[in-house]
Amino acid sequence: MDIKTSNIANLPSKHGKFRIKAYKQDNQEHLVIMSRDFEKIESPYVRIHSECLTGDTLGSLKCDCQNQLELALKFIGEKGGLIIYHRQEGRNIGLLNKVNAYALQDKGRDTVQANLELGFKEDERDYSVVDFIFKDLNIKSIKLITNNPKKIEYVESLGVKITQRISAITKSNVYNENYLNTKKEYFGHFL
Ligand SMILES: Nc1nc2c(ncn2[C@@H]2O[C@H](COP(=O)(O)OP(=O)(O)OP(=O)(O)O)[C@@H](O)[C@H]2O)c(=O)[nH]1
Ligand SMILES: [Zn+2]
Repeated sequence: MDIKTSNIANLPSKHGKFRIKAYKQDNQEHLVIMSRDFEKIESPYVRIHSECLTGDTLGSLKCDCQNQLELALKFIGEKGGLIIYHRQEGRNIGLLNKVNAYALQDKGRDTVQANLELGFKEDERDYSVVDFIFKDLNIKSIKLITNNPKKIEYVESLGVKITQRISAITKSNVYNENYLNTKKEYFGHFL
């Protein structure tokens, strides 16, 4: 696995004083956002957050990503931990394809149907960089912030202990009800 890493830099933010470290795998650049002293915590809070430009940055109401990111920033800011900002936009189909998937959703498809119609699997994410990051930061035990059973399974398969799962449920709205429903019914998310 050819992964390049950056040095660690300070990042004061409105959510807390963090440090950041970047990882580059092929053409994807990921970011780890760390609370100041997470190394001293036996089992830090961790969120593996999948990039969602429309949600994270623009506050799209079609998904729950921005709310989840803010929840995670608050958790690690207050209690200590880290966020792996996993830059696999649109469950790793990329931004352009995600916008095409959204256009299909405008015509009535759900989030899974739209991906399949575009020739992708329902979820194309690959978490191998997460394994690298856990080893790089010497993380062996975590409290994982997620509703996604696949992420739990993956982390456990790496031999990293999950001492607690923190639910990442945030307020739904009229635009993301169907999306959340599909996550629950199709992907088995704990919602
Ligand atoms: N292809 C596609 N990707 C989407 C769509 N809506 C959100 N995403 C992407 O889905 C990813 C977020 O995944 P989710 O399934 O919402 O949640 P999760 O990360 O699996 O699980 P949690 O840890 O519980 O949040 C981000 O990369 C979003 O860009 C969509 O309609 N189509
Ligand atoms: Zn989103």
